[in-house]
Amino acid sequence: MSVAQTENLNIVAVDHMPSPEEIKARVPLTERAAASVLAGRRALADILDRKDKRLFVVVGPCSIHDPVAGLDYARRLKKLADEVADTMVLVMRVYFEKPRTATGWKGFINDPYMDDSFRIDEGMEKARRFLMDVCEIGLPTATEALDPIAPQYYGDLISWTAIGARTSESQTHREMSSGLSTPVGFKNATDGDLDVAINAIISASRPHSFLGISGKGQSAILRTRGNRLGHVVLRGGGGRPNYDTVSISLAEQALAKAKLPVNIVVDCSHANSWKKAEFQPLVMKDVIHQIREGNRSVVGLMIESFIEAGNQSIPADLSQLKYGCSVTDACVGWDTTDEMIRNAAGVLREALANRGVPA
Ligand SMILES: O=C[C@H](O)[C@H](O)COP(=O)(O)O
Ligand SMILES: C=C(OP(=O)(O)O)C(=O)O
Repeated sequence: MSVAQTENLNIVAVDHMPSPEEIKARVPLTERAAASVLAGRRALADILDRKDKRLFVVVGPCSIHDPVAGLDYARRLKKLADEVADTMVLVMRVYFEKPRTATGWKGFINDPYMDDSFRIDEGMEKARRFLMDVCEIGLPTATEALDPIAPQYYGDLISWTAIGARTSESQTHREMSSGLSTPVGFKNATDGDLDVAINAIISASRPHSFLGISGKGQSAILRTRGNRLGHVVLRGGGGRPNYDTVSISLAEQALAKAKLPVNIVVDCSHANSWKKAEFQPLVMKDVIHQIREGNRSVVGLMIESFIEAGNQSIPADLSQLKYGCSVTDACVGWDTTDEMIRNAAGVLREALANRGVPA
């Protein structure tokens, strides 16, 4: 008598996925790309350790869906990054994994052809190739680590990692962060709660042992050292922004109470701009003004930006896609981005002279 099936009742297929080592062998890390990654990580660590007075700005599309437009953007950003390098370190947002509130396209790795074919195997290789191209241009990259296995495939090409508002409270993401080789920004929760991000920094700073995969793609027990470069990212939430001076003071107090470095990144987008991209310049201007007025806790900013302003839904006929325009959250366009960053650099040139280690 056969035993009734009790597992995999909702699994319809198990398809082959190449191992991290196989994908890396197809797109091997180049010397030039490694140099960009390491230079980016070093600059970010120095900013977080207060050895470098500059600000870092994570700027780029809400999501990458078209590598051609993405690289067009990266080339523009690299030119701007060189021009403002005395005041800011620009890190390109290269987001391949989108955490959805309910449903929607989950990003370039999950569905690279945006046609529900879900070729994760091809998406991963293309994503790695894109990251390599950006690093080869000489830009450091930032991404949101959503799937806990995915960093094994591309982590060598990332300089800054975000843990999103929907996953800062997740033990899995805290464990993963404890082993990442980059500084990690933990977002406050979507309801505005900051404690989850503070607890995440504490948790990720400690060693963990947990289930993961090896480079060969085998189940493995990963044992981590702990990541000392966690920090909070204020993105607003619960129906209100949290980049104002009072919210930032409260965040400073909470970090100090937890005996953590008082390092804050402000996300100009999401609930801080009421999800209206056109408000992002106002948020950035406000925060830069706070720095000019003496703020010492803000070490970084985030901007959702692409070539064209706004966003578009994914059309059934992909030839109708508008070039350089986001298919997820609305972004500021290139001209606005350029203006935002140049204006901020102008103010920071004077303001940074007074910066030091926060009290
Ligand atoms: O930045 C991205 C979005 O805000 C996040 O993925 C949630 O998107 P959704 O609410 O459209 O699903
Ligand atoms: C999903 C994102 O942000 P949050 O986690 O703040 O919603 C994002 O930056 O793409």
